[in-house]
Amino acid sequence: MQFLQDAYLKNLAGKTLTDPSLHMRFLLEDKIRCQQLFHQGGGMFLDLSRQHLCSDVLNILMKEADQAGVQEKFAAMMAGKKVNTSEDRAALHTAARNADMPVRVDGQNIARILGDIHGKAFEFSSQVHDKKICGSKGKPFSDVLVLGIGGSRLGTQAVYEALNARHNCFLPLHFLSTVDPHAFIAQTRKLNPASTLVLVVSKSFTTREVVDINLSLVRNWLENAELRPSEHIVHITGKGSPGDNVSESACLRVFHIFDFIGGRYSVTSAVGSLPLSLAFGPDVVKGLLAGCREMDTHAATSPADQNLPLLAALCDIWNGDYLGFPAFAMIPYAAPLQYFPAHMQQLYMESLGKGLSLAGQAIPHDKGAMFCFGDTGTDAQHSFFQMLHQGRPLPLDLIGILQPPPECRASSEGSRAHEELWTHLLAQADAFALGRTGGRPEQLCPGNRPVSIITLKNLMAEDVGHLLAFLEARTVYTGFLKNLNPFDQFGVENGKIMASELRKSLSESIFSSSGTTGLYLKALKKGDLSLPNQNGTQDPPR
Ligand SMILES: O=P(O)(O)OC[C@H]1O[C@H](O)[C@H](O)[C@@H](O)[C@@H]1O
Repeated sequence: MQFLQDAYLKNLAGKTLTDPSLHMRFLLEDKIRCQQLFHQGGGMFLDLSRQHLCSDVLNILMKEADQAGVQEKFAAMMAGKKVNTSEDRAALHTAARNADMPVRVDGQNIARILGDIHGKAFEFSSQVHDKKICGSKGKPFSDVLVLGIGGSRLGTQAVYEALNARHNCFLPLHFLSTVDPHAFIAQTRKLNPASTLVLVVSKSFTTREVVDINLSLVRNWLENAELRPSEHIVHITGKGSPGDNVSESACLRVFHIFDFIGGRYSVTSAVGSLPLSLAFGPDVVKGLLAGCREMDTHAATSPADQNLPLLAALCDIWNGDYLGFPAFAMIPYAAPLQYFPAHMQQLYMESLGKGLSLAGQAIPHDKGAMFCFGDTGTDAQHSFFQMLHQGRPLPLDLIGILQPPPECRASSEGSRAHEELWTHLLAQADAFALGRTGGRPEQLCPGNRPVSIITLKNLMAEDVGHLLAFLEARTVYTGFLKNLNPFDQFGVENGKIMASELRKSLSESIFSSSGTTGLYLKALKKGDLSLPNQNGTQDPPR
């Protein structure tokens, strides 16, 4: 760390990190430094000039990346090497968008198989749009209800909302993930079962919320409307899972996904290509895949000093491991990107939140990956930005879209709204960097807070693909730089094991679970929560 900090200081004339002349206020006056930290590639822009970075530090970080062979690892991942070592699997989300580039795993051309599944998804969607496939009472489908959780929901929802801004939607998607019955009621209340197509998205087809509880609720809902569920339900699931090879009475069609694409990386597999082509048609999905492909190629082939996802990953390592920031926030100044922070949260934290390195060494907490959270701008300005301006500092990613929506261009009011949005983005970037001096003491803002500005040219399918693949590649590169496996998620299993034990206790009315858990289990049976008295027995409910 000292080594890197020294390089930072040397580059900036031997000051200490807290030296006032190292304040972003002065760094931003250095035009050459700003140019060196402004990058374009893979269809988008990355401005790191408001980071505590200089070319010396970047050079050292890039040298580390080179020594760790991260670009070779990235190429090996794309070529089908089993980089997910703990599960002995390849990690081939990139092959899902490049059917023409053969990738062989265990003797099979995976890219072709994935491309063929996209083809089947497109054909199915077209048949639904053409009313050749209808509900069991002959009603054309008007809505799609997507059951899925985690990686089987977040990415698709993020991309769906983003694509909805500029593309015509034929069939709206509605997402049901949590097991909370309120969510089921809220989603189905607005739907007509006779014209609802249900997609059950679960790679394992063992996720209780999805395939046990919510699917049962949905089947009942369809049956109560005197419909045949098998003509309304489609499975998107792992080959060989309990949802595969089911009888005709279970569902209309099965689309396959594979264990070499993890849930959080799966938007461009059938997990996303079927619902998104039902919503927008195959051409829009092809545009999304093309955008991802452009960024994948950029991520795999550009030299480190021009490679946007790698530079972003190095900046994350610098902020988290060296400067000690515990978290970063992602703030899209674009309402259609509202679910991207949640998608990134899973992508980043599930991929990088690990306890052991690939060498089997414990990763100290202060060297673990940063937490990730976020919300859209300008809303975030009116909720948690206060703390970031004057309380604990955190790095931020501000995302902007260069082109306004076409409807805006027709009116001066519309253009004004788009310009106002960008004004806020830039004002915040500068306010975090420059701070505020003068005025009363409580008005002081220290500034010097790191900000990256990520700019997409537009919000067409290709642009959304650029962003999606950029975030994936940034996460993978960070994992490789940290020498951990960004493709497994064994931590999640523990909660599932606990839940199955508690489920058993509940069904057998055994209330002796640890701590206060037994109290809650009993309350669930009785419908009331009574606290234990001093003797350890429970008072009757009042
Ligand atoms: O697709 P499924 O098998 O239903 O899994 C859904 C999700 O649940 C798991 O618990 C994992 O944490 C996620 O990575 C996964 O995407």
